[in-house]
Amino acid sequence: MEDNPLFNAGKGAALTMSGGVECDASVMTGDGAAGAVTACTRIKNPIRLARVVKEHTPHVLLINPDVDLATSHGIDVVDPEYFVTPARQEQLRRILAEEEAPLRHGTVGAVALDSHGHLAAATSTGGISKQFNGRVGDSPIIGAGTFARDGACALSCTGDGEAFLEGCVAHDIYARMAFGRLNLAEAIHATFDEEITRRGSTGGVIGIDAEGQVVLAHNSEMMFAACKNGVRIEVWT
Ligand SMILES: NC(=O)C[C@H](N)C(=O)O
Repeated sequence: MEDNPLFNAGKGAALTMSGGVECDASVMTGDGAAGAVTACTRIKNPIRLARVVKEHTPHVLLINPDVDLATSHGIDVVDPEYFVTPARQEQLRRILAEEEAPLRHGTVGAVALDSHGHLAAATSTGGISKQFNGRVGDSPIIGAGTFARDGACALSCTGDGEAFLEGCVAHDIYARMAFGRLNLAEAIHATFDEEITRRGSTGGVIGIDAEGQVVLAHNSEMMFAACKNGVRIEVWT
């Protein structure tokens, strides 16, 4: 998905106010391990580098990581212009001219439960269009845009990153399940009501629980998702 310019992640990601791309990504496995990267300008697939941070460094979050870390793990490095598409440039022009509202959606995320009962979540984004240079949203922040815990749930969020950060949304959903004994759907709806809708913000989340129950929820107009269970694939909007 990071290679497909239709999504707001990797190539074709949302542009900052100065017309560049700064990619963020994070991954967490249900054993509690996590890795994340922010403000990547040359890493072709930021989500792969987030996994490298998780598995091959003593750290969780790297800002604008060295390209050497990527190349030493076989991850492609590209020129910053690789990410910038004419469609996004035209979109930024219209936003700067106040002909349309800034794009705040389009992030990509995935959640999974494997056959051993382990959960995982991953999120990748270019952020929001016309964002300040250096702005970081919820997507690379563990507990805000991404969270996974075996026995409970895995979650990946999209939407107004500031609200997801202030509401610690992914961890709040998990906490309602772990400590409030809500099921995944109840927890997501309670968190969305209190932390997203109440702030006047919009967004969505995909989640899966330890039994493989999948929940897609959003208070934005639309959100696309697909679910694969064995060989069966369902597409939701
Ligand atoms: N498109 C998005 O979902 C934006 C992302 N949540 C951010 O604020 O960076």
